Amino acid sequence: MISYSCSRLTKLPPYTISTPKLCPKLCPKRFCEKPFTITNVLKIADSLNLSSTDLHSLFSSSKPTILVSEKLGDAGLDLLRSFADLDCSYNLSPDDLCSKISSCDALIVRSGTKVTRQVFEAAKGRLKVVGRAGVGIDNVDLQAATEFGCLVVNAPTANTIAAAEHGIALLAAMARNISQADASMKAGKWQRNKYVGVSMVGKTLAIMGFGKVGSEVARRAKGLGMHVVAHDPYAPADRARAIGVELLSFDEAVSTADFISLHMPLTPATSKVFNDATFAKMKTGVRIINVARGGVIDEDALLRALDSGIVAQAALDVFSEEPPKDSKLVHHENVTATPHLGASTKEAQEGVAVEIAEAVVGALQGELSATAVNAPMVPPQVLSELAPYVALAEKLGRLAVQLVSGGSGIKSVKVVYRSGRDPDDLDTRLLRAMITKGIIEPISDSVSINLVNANFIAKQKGLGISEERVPGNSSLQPVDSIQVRISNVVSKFQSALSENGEISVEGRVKYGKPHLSHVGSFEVDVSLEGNLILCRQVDQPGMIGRVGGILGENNVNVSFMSVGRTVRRKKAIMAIGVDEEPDKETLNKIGHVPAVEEFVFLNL
Ligand SMILES: NC(=O)c1ccc[n+]([C@@H]2O[C@H](COP(=O)([O-])OP(=O)(O)OC[C@H]3O[C@@H](n4cnc5c(N)ncnc54)[C@H](O)[C@@H]3O)[C@@H](O)[C@H]2O)c1
Ligand SMILES: O=C(O)[C@H](O)COP(=O)(O)O
Repeated sequence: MISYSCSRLTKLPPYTISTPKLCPKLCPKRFCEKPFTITNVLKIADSLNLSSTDLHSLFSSSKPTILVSEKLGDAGLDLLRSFADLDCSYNLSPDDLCSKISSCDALIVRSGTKVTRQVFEAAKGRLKVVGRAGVGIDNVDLQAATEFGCLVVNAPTANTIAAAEHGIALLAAMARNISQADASMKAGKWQRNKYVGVSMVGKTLAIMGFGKVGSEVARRAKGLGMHVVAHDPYAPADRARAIGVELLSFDEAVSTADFISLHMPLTPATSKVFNDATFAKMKTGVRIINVARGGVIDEDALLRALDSGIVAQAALDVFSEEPPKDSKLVHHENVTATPHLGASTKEAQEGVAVEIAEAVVGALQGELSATAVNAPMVPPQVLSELAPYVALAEKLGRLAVQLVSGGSGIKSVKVVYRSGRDPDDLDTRLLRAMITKGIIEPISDSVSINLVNANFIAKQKGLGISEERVPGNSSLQPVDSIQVRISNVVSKFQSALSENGEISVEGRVKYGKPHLSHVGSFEVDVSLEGNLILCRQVDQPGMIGRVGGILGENNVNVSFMSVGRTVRRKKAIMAIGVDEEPDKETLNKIGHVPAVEEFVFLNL
């Protein structure tokens, strides 16, 4: 089985072809004599302008494989099935998951599957996307995903209301002892005095984590007549004000509340943030609701606080270990417990399934995701405008690195964007990632580099990339030009060095295509397609003809040619775009033309 990917057809799903099929559309005369290989299928597809859909239908037996490891709504499964081979295997052991994963392009999980580093290692580079059908991504090792270049996407909106409603349901059930009273009646008892509750109206509710769910709980609690305060270091004050919620410090919030509802994510900073010290700050008789993550509470400390009466009651949907084993908390008479049901409504599960299916399919088709957790999120309209600049960025990186003489080691790269746009209107993360990809890929044998892992791999390789913006002329296009400079290296093509000794290449987008505009201090104008020969010579008549002639005699088709010079009749640079890679002998012949001082062949 051979996996292939294609940089130009970015929408190409990661097919795996066992036997390449021959197709009349893919067999024009000039390729007939060549064996039909994985490499030339892409060249042929490119040259025939075949779309990813054409290729998809040619290799339709090689659909991507998506493993769904937990129950997902039918609408989402149907959507996935129309695009991929689906493997719905629930309740896999960690070992089973690891042994299946190397034949999967995507994995979709809920909160019950631990996607550990071992899973990414076992995937052997095939796993492209992990989709979390829900919000919390604390069960996915994001660092490992990023290192392995695997995109993680989630479905952050479809279960918000369900979780908020569950929080309110627990709050009310706890305040009125609903589950205890129900159990007592089912045991044949009638205990009216035992289950006297507390009222909610007029009580202070502290929302800890004022995000999507927290805000919706706040709205509903206000409807119940509660006084709502919140703590969230990152929440905008105007959103809180609009709902009539006062933002407080952590200590103020926990010390003034009668009810505390938790809605923050589980992160290293929030792990066990409700501990003995925190409970000691609370009002005696406080009531706690947790629909966020079990790990934000030190569960032993909560048990102590319940036993001592600091905490009168707790309503818990989530636990540090799920399902909890032998939990004293679950059995405590003042605890109302549900088995992680916050997102479990029919409506939410259908919504989440569709949201994650669309995100995963989009990611497998090479689209940038609006719900990416470990990569820049790029809205579609921004992406379509940036597309040619993304291609330019990658080609300039690829070009610059090939000008470095082997062994000199690259430590420092500077990228200069000339742009007439307001700094806030130009997000360069995507361009920077693509330059990084262009620089590292030709010199790296590690995992393929993408938007997810570009920064990580650059850091790992000790490559520092700095960016600078200089004012441009027009705000109509995002970038007038991009310059890539590599310092403290030896170049195999001296003319690529700028006055201060850096390798410097600059390009721009012209007619929607990436073009090279400067090499060192020489101005050129050549489309960045196929391969490139850079040649420095004494500026004199007949050079284009001579070099072009050598290439023609050796059946190398010239696609573009441009000459740039600094001083007339002194030195000039010829940039020659060629469709095919000239053989060694042809290149030697160019080197032996008397006026040619140096030349280099570059693969784009
Ligand atoms: N029980 C369930 O089934 C269920 C369902 C949905 C969501 N959740 C969980 O609820 C939580 C919130 O989900 P959401 O969709 O509202 O996410 P969100 O990202 O919209 O909101 C989280 C909020 O927490 C805030 N926050 C981060 N660190 C904080 C800290 N140290 N102190 C206080 N606030 C902090 C963030 O600023 C953000 O506003 C997540 O943990 C999620 O996994 C559980
Ligand atoms: O973070 C979430 O979205 C919720 O905890 C839901 O988790 P679930 O998908 O396992 O129900």
